[in-house]
Amino acid sequence: MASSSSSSALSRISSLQNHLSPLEANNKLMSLIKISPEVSEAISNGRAVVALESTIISHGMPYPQNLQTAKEVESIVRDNGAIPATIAILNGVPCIGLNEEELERLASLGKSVQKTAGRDIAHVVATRANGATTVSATLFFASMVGIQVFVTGGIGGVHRHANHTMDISSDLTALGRTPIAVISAGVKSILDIPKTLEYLETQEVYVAAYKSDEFPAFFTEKSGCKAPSRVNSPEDCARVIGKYANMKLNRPAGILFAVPIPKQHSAAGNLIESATQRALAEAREQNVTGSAETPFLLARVNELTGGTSLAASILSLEHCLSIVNLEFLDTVSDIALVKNNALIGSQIAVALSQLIFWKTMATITVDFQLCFIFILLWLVLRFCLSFFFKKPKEPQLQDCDLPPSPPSLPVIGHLHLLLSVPSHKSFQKLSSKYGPLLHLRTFNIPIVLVSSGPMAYEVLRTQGLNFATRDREVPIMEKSLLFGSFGFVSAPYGDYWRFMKKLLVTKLLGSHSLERTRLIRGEELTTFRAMLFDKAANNEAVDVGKEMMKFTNNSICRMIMGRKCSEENGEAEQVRGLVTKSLSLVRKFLIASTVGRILKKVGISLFEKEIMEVSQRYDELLEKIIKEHEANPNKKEDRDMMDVLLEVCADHNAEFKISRNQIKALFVEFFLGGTDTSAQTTSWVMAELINHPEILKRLREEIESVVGKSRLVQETDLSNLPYLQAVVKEGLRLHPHSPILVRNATESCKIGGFYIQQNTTMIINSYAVMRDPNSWEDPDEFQPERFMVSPSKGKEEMREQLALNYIPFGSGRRGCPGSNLGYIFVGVAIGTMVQCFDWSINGDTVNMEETGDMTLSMAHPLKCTPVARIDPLTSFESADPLVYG
Ligand code: HEM
Repeated sequence: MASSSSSSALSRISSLQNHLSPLEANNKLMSLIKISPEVSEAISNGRAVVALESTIISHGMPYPQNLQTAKEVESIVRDNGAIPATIAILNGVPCIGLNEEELERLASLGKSVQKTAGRDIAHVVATRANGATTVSATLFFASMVGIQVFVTGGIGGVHRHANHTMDISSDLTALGRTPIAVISAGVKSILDIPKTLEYLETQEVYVAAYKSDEFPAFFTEKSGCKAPSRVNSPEDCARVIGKYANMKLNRPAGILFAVPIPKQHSAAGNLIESATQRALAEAREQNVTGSAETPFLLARVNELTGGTSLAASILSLEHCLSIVNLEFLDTVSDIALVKNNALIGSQIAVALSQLIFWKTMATITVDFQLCFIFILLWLVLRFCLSFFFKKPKEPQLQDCDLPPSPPSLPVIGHLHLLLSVPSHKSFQKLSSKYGPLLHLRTFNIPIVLVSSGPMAYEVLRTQGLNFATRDREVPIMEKSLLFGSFGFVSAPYGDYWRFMKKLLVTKLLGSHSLERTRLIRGEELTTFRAMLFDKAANNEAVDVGKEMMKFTNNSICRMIMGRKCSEENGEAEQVRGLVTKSLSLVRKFLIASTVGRILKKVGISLFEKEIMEVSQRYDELLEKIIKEHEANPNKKEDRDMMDVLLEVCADHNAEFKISRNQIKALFVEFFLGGTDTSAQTTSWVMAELINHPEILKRLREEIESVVGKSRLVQETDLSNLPYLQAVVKEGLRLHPHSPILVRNATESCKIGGFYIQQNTTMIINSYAVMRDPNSWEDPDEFQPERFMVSPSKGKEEMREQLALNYIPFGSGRRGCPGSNLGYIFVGVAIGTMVQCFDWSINGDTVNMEETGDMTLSMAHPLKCTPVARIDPLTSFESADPLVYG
């Protein structure tokens, strides 16, 4: 055991050491790093991100003041339009962006967390310790993930007497080799400021004072040293950063923007400065030099200034009065300045992201012009070829038989309509103006937009076999686990798809398999419920989507591979982050699969790099899980889906040969298809219930009359709770997770009397179908009663209405095979939340604004606070997990 852990520690060290220099090793290190979903999304979408160090949290002051201050700094960054990325190492995993729990953990561990400079990173990671990053380590990680702005209080410098002691802060050398802009309040005057500036020059660091000609000395606006340059606004700073990044001078040096102390603090700052000068004079008189000098100066300054009370006056924070330890003075003062720097740093980051946005737009325009010329040439060539080698026209193709078409633009056709966001809404507008079946085209690729229930039924069901393939192969995605040719979701209708579908139904999603795995979901539901009770006891708000993701992800992982992804080593967070990132790529994938086909022919690949990067990260994670599974296969009677798939993969005589990549792609699809879908749906349904208290009340009454008050809702109750089912159905009708379904016409055919060419991409707008006023009364209202069988509306009528107009899970051969599981997840979660808790929110109603394109989620994720209605310890008869879940 010891040897295996030390060898793994060694391999982690060696892989880290690789990263510290050569560039190709960067990818390996990236796989060790955990980037929070929020930061990852912000970086990939070019939003403003500000890196923050963590030593100030762990070593700055005691808990809980440190937590409060860290949160305040983060909210300053947020309030100014940027995303904060606090950096730390937790259990050996470098984390970029901490969530609330991680921030709390770091703050409560305090000084037991190791202060980590650049040189300590390998050791902290290898020993799986917790590390609070100083300036040099934060610079390293921030620049590695592409963050360009880092805010701190003050940086280190050249110590007085450095000519004897060689005491020069590693912050300066780190700045010299890291291409990042550091916003600091300058350098403290206990250090040798002229030598520090000299050393920064040697390191080729660009130094500028913010709105000042003089370099600031942390506590004072002036240091007596002229600043090498001056910048006057966040936009000025952004331009300097942009130029540095653009020129890629092969000298990866950093930038230092020194921000003078704000005017309101300068009086107190001057007092500290004069105490510093006096302490320096005393040190000279008493001949205190070398390593004894800094502690002497700090202690003397503290004595002379009345210590913490002065610091508190700078901070104007009551909580600082409780700090009595001498060494806190230094960092406490840092906090006032870090807050000011956070304000200016965020403004710089926002200005930079805007600058980059406009530059990218300009490049895209140039690229687009180039593409346009290519495409035009290509079209001319095709036209000439087809003119000289004309094929006879298919006899049945009559242009007048095509579905109606809205006005189009020359060459690109309706591309501009397809690119408008969010697609389901703009398509809905289009269909309400021009009709439920529309012929569109991008360049020469035919697309048909379907927006009514009966037309969708014809495509998905009546002629389902002809439309059983989702889309034609997209050449650039071949090797990707995400949307690639290994996938089940993107597989054409054929032998592979049929083989996998059978396996899915028999081993995972069919009613027998679901019964076999009920206990797993019961246990996960118990964890979910316990978390809600915990939040209720602490009066904390629940991020419903986030917690549901944990519930669904853990359940599905245990159902398919016998174990969940670990929260401790960041695996679970990594999967959740990858799911969010993958969903944000769906639209790009669709563009690539239409326009991309044309561009590929002229040698241009769209979004390939982005999609392949995500695929690579899934690949690494799944390879690790598969290897573990291979090393410990389950006994025959306990085999899970992963065991079965691995067995088929190794069996040369299997009915169908599947590859390792196909297994990985299937698991990626489970993560995507099974987790976020149910999580988002639960958020929408719960939001509707909070906005409709009378419906919530009726639902609670149903639960109490069917389940009673002495037992908790469980999965087996769902079939006896018709109103709960109706509530979930109505939520899915109004807020389908995937509002756009895609199919391809394998053969030419007729739909609604109109001619559909072979290979036409069919876009079925399920959002429009389920809000079509011709099929639904008050289509935009949340009315679960419409799904209740009543004397006026019999079972048969209801069945017909659902078959034609209700398609939140798609329909036909390629309809969702996980719909039963989806109903279970959402049903038990909503049942539990309604049975056990009342819910309060900030404000009167939940904001139901939508976001996302191709997938539909809440623009303002639902956060609501549970108030327990029952005592979980005394209200129930039995602690049997079956009863509880
Ligand atoms: C509320 C939850 C869910 C919703 C709203 C949902 C929705 C959908 C939709 C709209 C489709 C496309 C159907 C079509 O093109 O006709 C789909 C396909 C699919 N879903 Fe779900 N889904 C949910 C839960 C699940 C779960 C829990 C799983 C499995 C663990 C799953 C696995 C799949 C798979 C594998 C496909 C592709 C089927 C194929 O290509 O043949 N889904 N889902």
